[in-house]
Amino acid sequence: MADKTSLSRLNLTDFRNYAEASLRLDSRHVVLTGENGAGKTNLLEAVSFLSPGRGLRRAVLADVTRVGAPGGFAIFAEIDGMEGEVSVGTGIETAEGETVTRRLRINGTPARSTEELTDHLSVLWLTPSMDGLFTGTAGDRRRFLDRLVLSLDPSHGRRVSDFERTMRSRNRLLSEGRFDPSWLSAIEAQMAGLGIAMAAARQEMLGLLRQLSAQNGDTPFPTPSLALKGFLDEGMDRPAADLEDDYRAMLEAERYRDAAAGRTLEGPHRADLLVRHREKDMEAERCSTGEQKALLIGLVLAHARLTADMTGYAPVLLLDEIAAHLDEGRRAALFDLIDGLGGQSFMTGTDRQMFSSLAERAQFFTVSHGGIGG
Ligand SMILES: Nc1ncnc2c1ncn2[C@@H]1O[C@H](COP(=O)(O)OP(=O)(O)OP(=O)(O)O)[C@@H](O)[C@H]1O
Repeated sequence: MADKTSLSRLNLTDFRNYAEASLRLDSRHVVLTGENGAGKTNLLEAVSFLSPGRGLRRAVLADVTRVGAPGGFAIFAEIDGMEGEVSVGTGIETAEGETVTRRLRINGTPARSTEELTDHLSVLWLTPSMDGLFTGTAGDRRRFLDRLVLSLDPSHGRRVSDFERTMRSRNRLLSEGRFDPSWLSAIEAQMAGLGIAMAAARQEMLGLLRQLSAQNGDTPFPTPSLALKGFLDEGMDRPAADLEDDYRAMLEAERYRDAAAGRTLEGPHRADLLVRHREKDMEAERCSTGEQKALLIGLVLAHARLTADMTGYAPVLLLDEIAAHLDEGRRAALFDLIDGLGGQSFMTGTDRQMFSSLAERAQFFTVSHGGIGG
């Protein structure tokens, strides 16, 4: 079984509805219960800031600071991580409304990039806002997939943002009618390198998930079949250099069409993640609400297992209201599955009773309006 990473302390200052809060933890699962609006999801969001990016709400950082607080917000955590015990401090220092970047200190030393967090901890989440993933936009599904890739390949985030920045400069040149061939060629070559690397990393992740689900034993959740569509659908198994040549030629050939459209019409930014319910042989978007939720849980847990297998460390899982619509038997099976992953999971709900089958495997806290009790 994979080793465990866990949080032993979480302190919040001016974070969402918490002025000051402190949580001391052992390495078991953490169950947070309380009424609607108490601050349960906010606590999960705080933990999600122990990974690169903008957290599980993809928040504008200034909005995270408690309304009425004089400065920014701060999160401090003590972690038993992949490289042993480590303390992490992160937050912003400026007041609401200003352009801010997230500060990060690891063991008191400023970190160069939030990517350094992935040396210590992997944090994955599933929240109710992801429930519409299969019926929502291709952009949401791409971001979901990119997040899966990122947890095993921290450079993927940089790759995606560099591609998007380069594409924007091509779009600008084309929309201004500046068809300077050497300038455009240089930009398109860069886009081709980054774009093919992005597509390959996504394909690799899907390949790994497919392999894992082929060996999947007994699980109460349906198996998702996964495929990418919308960019170089054929022949992704060819050498990267050939694919880059193809994409570069495609961009060059489509300059006038893209100029007229005002955007780049071909690329990894147009790909979509297609998910099917394998047992029913049905597209995920045509499955029932409950089936879609079960598919999503199955997918996120499969990814958690993959992360544990590949890194040797079980990720920290943030599962917001995951048990809400499950009957007692399915809930108990889900908790066994989560526990079997070997990591520390944070789970929320309105009713402590829902989590009773976790018993001694979890520590329980009650959250109420910016306060946390035992
Ligand atoms: N920047 C902020 N400053 C102060 N309060 C905030 C801020 N951002 C969000 N809140 C408040 O935090 C409260 C708690 O939100 P949270 O989403 O954590 O609740 P919850 O316990 O998960 O509730 P539910 O069970 O309804 O999902 C909300 O009332 C929200 O208005």
